[in-house]
Amino acid sequence: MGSMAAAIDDIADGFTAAQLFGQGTTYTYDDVIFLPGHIDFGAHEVDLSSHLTRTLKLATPIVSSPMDKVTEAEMAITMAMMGGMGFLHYNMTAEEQVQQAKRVKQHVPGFVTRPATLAPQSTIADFESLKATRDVRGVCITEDGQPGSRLLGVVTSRDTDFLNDRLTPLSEVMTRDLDTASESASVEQVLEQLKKSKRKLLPVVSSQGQLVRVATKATFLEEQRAPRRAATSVDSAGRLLLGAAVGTRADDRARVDALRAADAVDAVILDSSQGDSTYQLDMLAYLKKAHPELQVICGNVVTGRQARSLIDGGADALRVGMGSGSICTTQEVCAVGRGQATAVYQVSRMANARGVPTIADGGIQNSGHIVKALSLGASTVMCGSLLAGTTEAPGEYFMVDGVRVKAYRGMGSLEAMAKGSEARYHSDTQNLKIAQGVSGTVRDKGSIRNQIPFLAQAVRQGFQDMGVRSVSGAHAALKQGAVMLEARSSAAQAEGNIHDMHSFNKVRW
Ligand SMILES: NC(=O)C1=CN([C@@H]2O[C@H](COP(=O)(O)OP(=O)(O)OC[C@H]3O[C@@H](n4cnc5c(N)ncnc54)[C@H](O)[C@@H]3O)[C@@H](O)[C@H]2O)C=CC1
Ligand SMILES: O=c1[nH]c(=O)c2[nH+]cn([C@@H]3O[C@H](COP(=O)(O)O)[C@@H](O)[C@H]3O)c2[nH]1
Ligand SMILES: [K+]
Repeated sequence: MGSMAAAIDDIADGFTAAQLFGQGTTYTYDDVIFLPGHIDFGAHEVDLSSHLTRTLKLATPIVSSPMDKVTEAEMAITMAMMGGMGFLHYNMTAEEQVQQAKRVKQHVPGFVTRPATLAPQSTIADFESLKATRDVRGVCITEDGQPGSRLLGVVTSRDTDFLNDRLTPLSEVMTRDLDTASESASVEQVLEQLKKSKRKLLPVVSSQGQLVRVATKATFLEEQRAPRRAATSVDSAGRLLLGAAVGTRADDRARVDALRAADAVDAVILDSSQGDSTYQLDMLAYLKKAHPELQVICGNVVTGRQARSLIDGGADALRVGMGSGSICTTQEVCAVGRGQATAVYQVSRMANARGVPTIADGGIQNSGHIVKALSLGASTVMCGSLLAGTTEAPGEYFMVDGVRVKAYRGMGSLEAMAKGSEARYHSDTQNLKIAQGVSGTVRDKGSIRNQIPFLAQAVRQGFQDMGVRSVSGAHAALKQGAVMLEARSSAAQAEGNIHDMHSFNKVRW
């Protein structure tokens, strides 16, 4: 029996990442599966904190993609509140991007970030359509219908429920006798006032009576729902961490200069499908000289060779992925790219050895993909489609075939490029535009305030199954060849999915 046991111990169970990814086949997340390790700790003990760049660290290793249907101020604020971080897209002018960035940096936690406003002459029908497209319960009525102008009243459903004439102006139904808080009051004072007030909503106004922001009971209660929330991502002054994408053209230098002059971003992404270019290296050299404190994320890359070139140039992190995104057609159009699991492993192997973190970008569809990306060497993941269609994503909900959706599109889609060349270059610089992405819709996914904590908990459970206590622990195990995995045949993938059910309801959490 003794020699039999020894023989069984000798059986190699699975492959190391170096073995599996060195075979000539390119793999993505669904192609591979990890073998379980030994559990001697609780899932709640797993530490997901991780480096985004050389100097920036996040409690939740998830960031939102700089895409015009994913990240504007509201997404960036909420991502940072959840321990992650957002990257503003740059399909807008430099002035607009600076304004968005300032909104994030000036955000006061506990308050509604984008208060819904209408004008006094707007109607009950306008209020109804606002409720249908944005999840608002009440609306502030201001002189010109915008935040920042003089506050005149508040309208909630209670004021309109039993009125039949949908064309009644809101000035006739609004509550004019308002409880308001002063702009100079502290967060604690506003909260105290809100608690005492019988109203759900407390507008904060300037000394001239202009609407500055809004406190609601629902927002305060949501934000206090610890322990579901990780530590907020903040800079040294306690403001929310923020990143922004920029390009590699001459104008983009001025764009970064403006963002930094406003002291509004901690990191920039040089946004390109193929980062190993002279354009990117020149931009990197300029930024490292002009803004030495700024963290510069380069990419995208999928090979060790591309990674080395950008690391030699001084990159503070690398964004990994070419053609893996849900809306990407790059591999089909250009025949260039790599399976995302292989790309994450090979780039991270090179980058981590040089102390540079990687961001696994594109193709993240579920919590299992996040576990795989982090275990293959990525320090964080970047999500587009997973975060599109949420309350915090830009744009409004609409109905398609009875399903509530929001628009989502690739930044290389014709629609996004048309918008981008207007805002970025003020003219069309390429006369023949080739789309490398599509434009469409995704389902309403609710708020990321709910989604992110559940994703993080699912990732902790994956790490526990693998016997890994932290992201850095996963990277150490990978380096030692202690992470074992196998490729899944198509039958094994089918087995891993739900099968043989007549019907089922897939509720994720
Ligand atoms: N991750 C991915 O797989 C992909 C992502 N995308 C996204 O689509 C958007 C557009 O991507 P790209 O087309 O790669 O953007 P890009 O701005 O890097 O490239 C657009 C074109 O401009 C050229 N260019 C860049 N800087 C230049 C300079 N200083 N002087 C002259 N020419 C210059 C490039 O060589 C390229 O032909 C980005 O948001 C990107 O993230 C697009 C395709 C694939
Ligand atoms: O080939 C592409 N054409 C595009 O038009 C495009 N737009 C974005 N991206 C990349 O896809 C990532 C988001 O992917 P997911 O939706 O899968 O999270 C993003 O983070 C980008 O890296 C594009 N890739
Ligand atoms: K794709």
